[in-house]
Amino acid sequence: MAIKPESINQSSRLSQIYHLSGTDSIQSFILILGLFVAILFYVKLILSWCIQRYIYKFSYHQLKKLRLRLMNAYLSAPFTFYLKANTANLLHNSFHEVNNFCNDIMISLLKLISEFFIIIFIVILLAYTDAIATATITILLLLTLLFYNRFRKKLVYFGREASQSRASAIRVLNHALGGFKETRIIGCENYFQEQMDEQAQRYSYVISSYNTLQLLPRLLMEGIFITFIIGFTSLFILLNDSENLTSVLSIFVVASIRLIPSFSQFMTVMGKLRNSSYTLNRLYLELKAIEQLCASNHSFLSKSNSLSASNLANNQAMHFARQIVLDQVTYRYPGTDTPALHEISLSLKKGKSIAFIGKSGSGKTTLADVILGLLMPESGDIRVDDQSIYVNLRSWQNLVGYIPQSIFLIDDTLERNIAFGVPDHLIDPKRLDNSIKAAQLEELVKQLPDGIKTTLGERGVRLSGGQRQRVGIARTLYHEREILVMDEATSALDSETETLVTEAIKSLSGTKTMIIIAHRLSTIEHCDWVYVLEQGRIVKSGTYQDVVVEEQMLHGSDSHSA
Ligand SMILES: Nc1ncnc2c1ncn2[C@@H]1O[C@H](COP(=O)(O)OP(=O)(O)OP(=O)(O)O)[C@@H](O)[C@H]1O
Repeated sequence: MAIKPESINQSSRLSQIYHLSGTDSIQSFILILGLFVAILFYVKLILSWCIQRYIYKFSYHQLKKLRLRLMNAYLSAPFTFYLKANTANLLHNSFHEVNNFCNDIMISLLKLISEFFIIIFIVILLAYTDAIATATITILLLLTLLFYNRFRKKLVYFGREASQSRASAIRVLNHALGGFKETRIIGCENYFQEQMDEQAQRYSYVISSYNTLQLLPRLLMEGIFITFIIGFTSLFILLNDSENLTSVLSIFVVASIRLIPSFSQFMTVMGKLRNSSYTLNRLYLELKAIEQLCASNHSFLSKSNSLSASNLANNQAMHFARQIVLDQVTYRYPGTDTPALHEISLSLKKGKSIAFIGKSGSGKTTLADVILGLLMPESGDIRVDDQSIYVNLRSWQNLVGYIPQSIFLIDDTLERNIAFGVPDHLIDPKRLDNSIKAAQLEELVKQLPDGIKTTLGERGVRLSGGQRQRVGIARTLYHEREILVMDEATSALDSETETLVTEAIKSLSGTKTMIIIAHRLSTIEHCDWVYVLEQGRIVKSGTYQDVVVEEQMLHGSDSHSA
């Protein structure tokens, strides 16, 4: 039109607009039209930018929400979830799968919708110009779609394989580095390298196959279009119909420039969605499984106490003035036949300390987990001053401090490890000081280069076993819990360290109520009552003198093991 302005008169619509516009010459009409097209083009660019911006904003907001939802679900999941869960999988879900969900599902889905509308718009425009040619093009595109659809199972398979191999690679890395001391000393680096090699190879195969498959729609369409253009051109030349040839060719050219990119993008996105269906299932099933576990825990709490949901939510502080009673507590691990605990009954007065001893596997840790409210008993009850702890588990847990065998230390300062979970500005220096003294950590603080501000390294690698355990004691004291449940470290502590740990525990006698799972008898001499567990039952109980000393005198057993 710019080259041949008079061609405006050949189009009835254009000449109508020209006459309606009231411009004095065809040239100025073309200039105004050009300006209008340029403005339209910029409007389209801005609109497309706004749509893309919205898609990204919306999708990454969903990513944030999903990541938080997953984290909340993991944090509120019942303890039984962790008995089966694998941390590598939890990490994989929280990062890779959530990213995948955002990039390959959310963004893809929104792009799919926008591409769909663009395709419909172009097809309508083309159909307006030449219905038959457009119908032919649409059929060709649909045939490509049908052909590509044959690979849907492969795409799902690639997605599943890629996700599983990524999760396995994290697991391998976790195992190799988590036990790096053992790996180095045993010299089994090759073992882990081979496992990593297997997973990396599996991943590289599926990811390259997937990307290759994703190229197919575009290549296929280009091939089909070129074949058709050449076919049509030859046909029209043979028929000597150059007028129709130009119009059909122009339709095909416009379709190639505008429709093929949109359509191939549409199919690529469909491929991505299929590929990510595993991610969707995985996240959905994970959240569902946690929800079900929470629901069964909740129904246990409601049933055992005939409570309404509002009672369970009430966050009133629980008072502990007299005693804790375990009444016929029975616990069975999910999927097992024999209960790990059989009708355990005992009572513990405020300020007193008791110890559980027994062979490995006798149920000591399980009992501690039930007392901590992490495992829900199959039957029986735990009461504090005649109030069931299941009335308000959170307030019960607010009374209890837990010192596990292996203390979880964060890669941060001693101060932050003791005041675990408390923001810096809320850390009480006096309380911190008192807990350090009571846990016999003063010497350690003096030795550390930056005192309480010294970083302990990941999992506290810069501390000895005994020091770690005392940090655990200090942590519980800082949080001012009235009842201490201590799973004594099984690892052999040197006698000096052992004395310090024992001293720390002893100094708390009378002020704190203590439940100790003992692995060394020397640390429980000060306990008021000792229970002997065997196959989940209490088989004997009494003072240290009754249970341990007399037993040793009778059997002459080693005083250093429980
Ligand atoms: N997650 C679990 N699933 C199924 N059974 C379990 C699970 N954890 C422990 N058990 C079983 O419950 C029983 C009690 O185990 P528990 O860990 O309480 O013993 P323990 O006395 O603390 O042993 P140790 O002194 O070696 O720590 C054992 O028979 C054990 O095999």
